[in-house]
Amino acid sequence: MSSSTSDRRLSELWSCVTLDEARSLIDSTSSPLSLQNFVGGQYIAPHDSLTSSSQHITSFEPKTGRPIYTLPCTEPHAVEAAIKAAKAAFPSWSKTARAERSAILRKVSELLQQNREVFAIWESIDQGKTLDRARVEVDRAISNFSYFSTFILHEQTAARMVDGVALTYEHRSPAGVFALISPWNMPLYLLTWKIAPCLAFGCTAVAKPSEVTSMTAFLLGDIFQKAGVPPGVINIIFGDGATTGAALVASPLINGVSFTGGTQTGIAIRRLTAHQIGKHLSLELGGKNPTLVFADSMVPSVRERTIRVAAMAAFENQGEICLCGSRIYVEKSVYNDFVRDFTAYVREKYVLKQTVGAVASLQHCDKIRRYLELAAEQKATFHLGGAPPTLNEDEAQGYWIEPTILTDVAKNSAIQIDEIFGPVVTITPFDNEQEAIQLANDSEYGLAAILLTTDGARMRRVGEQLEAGLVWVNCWLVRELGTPFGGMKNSGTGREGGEHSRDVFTVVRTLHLPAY
Ligand SMILES: NC(=O)c1ccc[n+]([C@@H]2O[C@H](COP(=O)([O-])OP(=O)(O)OC[C@H]3O[C@@H](n4cnc5c(N)ncnc54)[C@H](O)[C@@H]3O)[C@@H](O)[C@H]2O)c1
Ligand SMILES: O=C/C=C/C=C(\O)C(=O)O
Repeated sequence: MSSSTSDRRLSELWSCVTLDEARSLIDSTSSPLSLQNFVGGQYIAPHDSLTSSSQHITSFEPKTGRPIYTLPCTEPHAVEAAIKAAKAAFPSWSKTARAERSAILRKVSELLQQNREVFAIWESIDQGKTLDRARVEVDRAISNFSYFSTFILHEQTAARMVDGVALTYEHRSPAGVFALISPWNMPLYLLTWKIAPCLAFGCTAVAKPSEVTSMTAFLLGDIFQKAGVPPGVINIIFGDGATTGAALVASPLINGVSFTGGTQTGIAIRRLTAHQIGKHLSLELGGKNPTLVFADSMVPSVRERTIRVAAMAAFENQGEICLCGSRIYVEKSVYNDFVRDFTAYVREKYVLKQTVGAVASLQHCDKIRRYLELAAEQKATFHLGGAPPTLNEDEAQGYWIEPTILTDVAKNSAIQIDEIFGPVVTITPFDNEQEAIQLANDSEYGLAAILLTTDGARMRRVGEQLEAGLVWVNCWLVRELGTPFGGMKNSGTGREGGEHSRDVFTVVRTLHLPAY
């Protein structure tokens, strides 16, 4: 039953149309906002046995460091109840006509569109990102639903005649109940990248956002209710990884896991599910992506674009995008020019114009600072930023890291090897194309790579040798939702997007009919 408390709280949240209004709401409420699980089509009151959680987690606003809400750390028995709700909804949803599923998901995308600004405001407050960045990500969440709602209408299966002996065809059916788990860097964008295809292909799900950024997932429950998604088709539960996430992925009732997050967590999920061979696993994991800057990309006609793309790939969303290019390699002949122009551009565009938000949590901020301290100890050169970074006087309680540009960092330094996942880049020179490829590939990760060159032959020659699931040439984060998205090496397994998402969320059987 949808409690009146959650109704009242939700209507207050929906009524905020500016950041200031949202902040005033947080300040004005006597009891802190407490998020509630959305199970079986309803928000579950905290005292309900379905979410009887002895533990609660407090979430903080990164820009101010102040608490904003609490969320239940859903315990295994309550996780199981949510999974059972998804399982009960599966037979009917999986048989629902595609046109009907499509119409419901289109309605979800329309409702997101109508509430675009409210989602952007809460995402910005909850995650630390700028409001502009949050708007871009809400737009993508809208596209996730509109894309998959139409994709399923155009699917076709080919039949083949084998030697005149048998007619064969692929028959696909929804794979079952999924665990959908997402990280804190692009909360709504990444959670809906999973929910939209999962529901479109006829599966049901229990989704768990990151405990660091759960707010927009809480609002999403209301959207699903209003769009007429049948109860139990999508359940949203809150909690941490060790208690809630682990119980969710390990449950034998779960037929598949679509996970985005860190590589160590991906390994843990593989271990937890190793004995369940048939469980579908799609793991989108970490990255330490290279940006290769060739001398030809620094000629006057394209220099501005080269600097802009390299900077955007480095500092967009505070560097908290798994696809960010944090290891920049520059051809020696233009190295000094690049460092100078890049630093000037980043100072102007990101520091002075304040287009970088705060990083997501105190814990993450401390992690980044430790890398900056290490850089100072190792005598790296700081072209921008410092160690430890200076705190902005006005926002002394927030989790602020100044965009940081480092050179003279050794190849075997942890700063060049580990995923820092913040606004920190290294710049390193290379001598020739072969060395550039070798440096780019010298990583346990293989998610993305950015290639900056005007030489058409090199685009393919180098691009096709990079060990990365996604290679962007003279651009970055350009996305077409049908293309395969995913990483090589320790950056993950499986691909999502268009028909690749269909492979994640469906099972296939090949039927052989005799050619009488
Ligand atoms: N490849 C991609 O598409 C992609 C996209 C965004 C972020 N990431 C990666 O995510 C990381 C940052 O996000 P994060 O710190 O939230 O990652 P994380 O791995 O700590 O957490 C991600 C999610 O997994 C849950 N979780 C943690 N332990 C779990 C367990 N044992 N079982 C099940 N669930 C568990 C968390 O609660 C959270 O919801 C970075 O490594 C980044 O590169 C990858
Ligand atoms: O931080 C990671 C970004 C992932 C992006 C996507 O999954 C996507 O664009 O579909």
